[in-house]
Amino acid sequence: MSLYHEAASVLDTARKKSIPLKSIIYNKKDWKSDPKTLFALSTEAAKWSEVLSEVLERSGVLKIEKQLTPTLALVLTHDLFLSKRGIALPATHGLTTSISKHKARLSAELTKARLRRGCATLEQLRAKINEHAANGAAVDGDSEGKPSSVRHPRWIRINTLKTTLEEQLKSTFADYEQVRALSKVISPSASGKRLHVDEHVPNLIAIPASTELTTSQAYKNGHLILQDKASCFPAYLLDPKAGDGDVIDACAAPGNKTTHLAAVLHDNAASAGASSGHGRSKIIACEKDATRSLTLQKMAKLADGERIIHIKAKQDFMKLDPAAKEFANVTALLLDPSCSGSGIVGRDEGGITVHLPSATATEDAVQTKAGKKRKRAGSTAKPAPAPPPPATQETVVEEEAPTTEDTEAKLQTRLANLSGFQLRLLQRAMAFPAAKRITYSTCSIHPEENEHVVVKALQSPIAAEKGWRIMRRSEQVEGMRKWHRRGWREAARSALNEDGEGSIDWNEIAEGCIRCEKGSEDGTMGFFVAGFVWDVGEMGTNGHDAHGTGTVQDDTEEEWSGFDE
Ligand SMILES: C[S@@+](CC[C@H](N)C(=O)[O-])C[C@H]1O[C@@H](n2cnc3c(N)ncnc32)[C@H](O)[C@@H]1O
Repeated sequence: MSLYHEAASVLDTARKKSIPLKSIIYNKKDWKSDPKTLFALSTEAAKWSEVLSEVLERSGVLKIEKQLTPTLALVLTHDLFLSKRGIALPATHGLTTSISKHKARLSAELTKARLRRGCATLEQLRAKINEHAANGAAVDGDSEGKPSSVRHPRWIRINTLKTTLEEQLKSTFADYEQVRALSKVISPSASGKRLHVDEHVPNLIAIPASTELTTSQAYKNGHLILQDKASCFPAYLLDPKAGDGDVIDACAAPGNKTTHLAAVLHDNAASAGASSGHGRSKIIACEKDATRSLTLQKMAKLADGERIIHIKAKQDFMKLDPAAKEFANVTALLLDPSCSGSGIVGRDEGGITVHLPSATATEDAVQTKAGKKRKRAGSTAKPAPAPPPPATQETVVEEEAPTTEDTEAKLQTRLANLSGFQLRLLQRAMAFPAAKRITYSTCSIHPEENEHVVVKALQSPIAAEKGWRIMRRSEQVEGMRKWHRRGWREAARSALNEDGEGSIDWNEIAEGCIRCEKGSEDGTMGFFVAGFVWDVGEMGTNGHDAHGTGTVQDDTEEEWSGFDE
């Protein structure tokens, strides 16, 4: 099998599974090609895929060369024009001829694509593509209207334990231009001193990623906390109120959500007129890892959260006894456990997204009314789309491709380990006798760690005994109610066991779940969060008794710790 078939297979797997190219290549031992060469070709072809898809579509080559898959055509076209050696196969090889006989037509389209991007030479285009790949953005020809390529902004949470949004707008950001549309800070051309105040999460702003902030005094003294918008959802959704009781942050380090929880508690108390600023409620922050516990301590101190946050360093949450007296007043829990980290920006080789040409599109077909936006199979107008739920996922797998079963099997094992741990953690949280609200979150895009865990937790005996249900969308804080990306319905439905059919409303569960899509125009990382509420009306006979610990297993085995924020 040739280098090109193998590279095409790697790119197909990366698209389908959101697995980094490096893991796909280096986790498999029996490649015929040199892994380094394979990695270089796959990475470069992915970087150029936006431009080369356009070139292939407009040339109509895929309509003529029916034996070429879009991915195979992509890697061959890459080497034809962009590799110093050209295509690394004999000139008479079938794959070489299938693409090189269209060289003139493809070359003309490449020139047009380059000019559309304002580049006088191929080297200029190369530099632009490299720069955009480093920033995790697509290189799109469009320059007007809604950006069809986006850069991840720098999200900044104003730490209300120390300052206010108004104070910061007047001081640190006094010379920034305030813009209403987020697109003005996330378009690739956005730079300099622009600021967008978020419409969903209070006290959150976005500035262009290129704007340096870490040297500012406000950042150094803990007035500003760099925290992705999505990562602010759990504490905001949990919405602890002063005097309601204590809150546990089960997996706390490095402490972004812990200090956010403290700030929400403080703000809620202030608006309720409590004199101490947080009522008498405290946040109990557990962190299992010793080194990360130290970071958590530093973060809490810098953010001025020490009065509210009580740190349990080197503490395994699974080893806490829910029935212990010290937790009798715990009414809310925030769970943000270790996960696969597949939603983290840059986790896929610097934000690389593989765009593919449509096999049927031609220049006529790809023109929109304005003559600008393009359509592609497997690549929508939005850049860097996170993969849709498995049921609707497009798969382009060529017959001769090497098997990717190894990589997929490893991913499935990893997800099974993680989701088992995540479920046990959630079930343990449900056992706290006075608990009334829980949030569960991951920075993963995989339904196995998200909707599946939620549905399985709701179907478990502890949820039925204690009367836990999903926090419905209509019950959520305003910003979360307004948020448009919800859980995947099909993923929620498919996780139901036989008993769940009919008794659990998976539509309601999916609607209650919240998702964020990496690389979208929302400017967030990939993220998932769901809220649970204790519903006295649905409480079983064992009830939410003050000392009951339900039927959750005392399962303290070591789990794979996955990736952290
Ligand atoms: C995703 S990170 C949490 C990020 C944190 N919530 C934030 O926003 O900054 C998960 C953390 O949970 C810790 N952890 C994993 N298993 C744990 C357990 N059983 N008990 C307590 N902490 C745990 C990990 O060491 C890691 O620091």
